[in-house]
Amino acid sequence: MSSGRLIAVVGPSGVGKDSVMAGLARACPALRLVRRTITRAPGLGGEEYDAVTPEAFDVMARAGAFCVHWSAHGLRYGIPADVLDDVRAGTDCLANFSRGALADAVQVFPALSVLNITASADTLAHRLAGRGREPQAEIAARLAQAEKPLPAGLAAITIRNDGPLDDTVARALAALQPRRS
Ligand SMILES: Nc1ncnc2c1ncn2[C@@H]1O[C@H](COP(=O)(O)OP(=O)(O)OP(=O)(O)O)[C@@H](O)[C@H]1O
Ligand SMILES: O=P(O)(O)OC[C@H]1O[C@H](OP(=O)(O)O)[C@H](O)[C@@H]1O
Repeated sequence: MSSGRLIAVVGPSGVGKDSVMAGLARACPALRLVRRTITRAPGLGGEEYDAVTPEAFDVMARAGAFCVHWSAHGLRYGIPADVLDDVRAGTDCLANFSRGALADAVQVFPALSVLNITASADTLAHRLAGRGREPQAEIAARLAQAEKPLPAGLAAITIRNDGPLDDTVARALAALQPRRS
């Protein structure tokens, strides 16, 4: 059986990564939508995640519970180790990723596709305020990181998400099929 790929969805906070991922997963039920472990309080919405304390995250990381993990926005994020098993077994997996963790991900996942979602600064500010998950000071800190670059030389599919979500999902689907890395 040929292996699957990890599709790492990246882009600035509020650009619509989780929204685009949900649309892709609806269109392709065979895709595994990765549920991350995050040191965030439970139930804040935006995505389904396993909420853990920083202490529990440390224990899990040391025990090998994650195939990739990173820190951002004062939080820690982990991709469950069994995602690597699934990819090796042929399942395509879709994960909300950090631009800062892509260099690590390339080492772990030889078949990595990077889906880079972009939108204007005004759009990001409007969406983060509308979502209301973070207080205003944190929204400002997230907006300040909007231009963080991807690792030099890494191939990525770049899709704008300034317009209707359905259009973005359709363009992302077309770009991801046939398989590209
Ligand atoms: N094309 C779109 N048009 C209108 N609103 C959108 C669109 N895409 C996403 N949104 C809205 O923008 C907000 C942010 O989207 P989402 O949570 O998916 O972003 P994100 O990139 O996953 O953010 P984060 O990295 O902070 O988790 C949400 O309220 C979502 O409903
Ligand atoms: O800025 P970079 O490193 O690309 O992304 C950092 C983190 O920001 C987002 O997290 P959240 O879901 O908004 O908490 C992403 O999912 C990623 O984990």
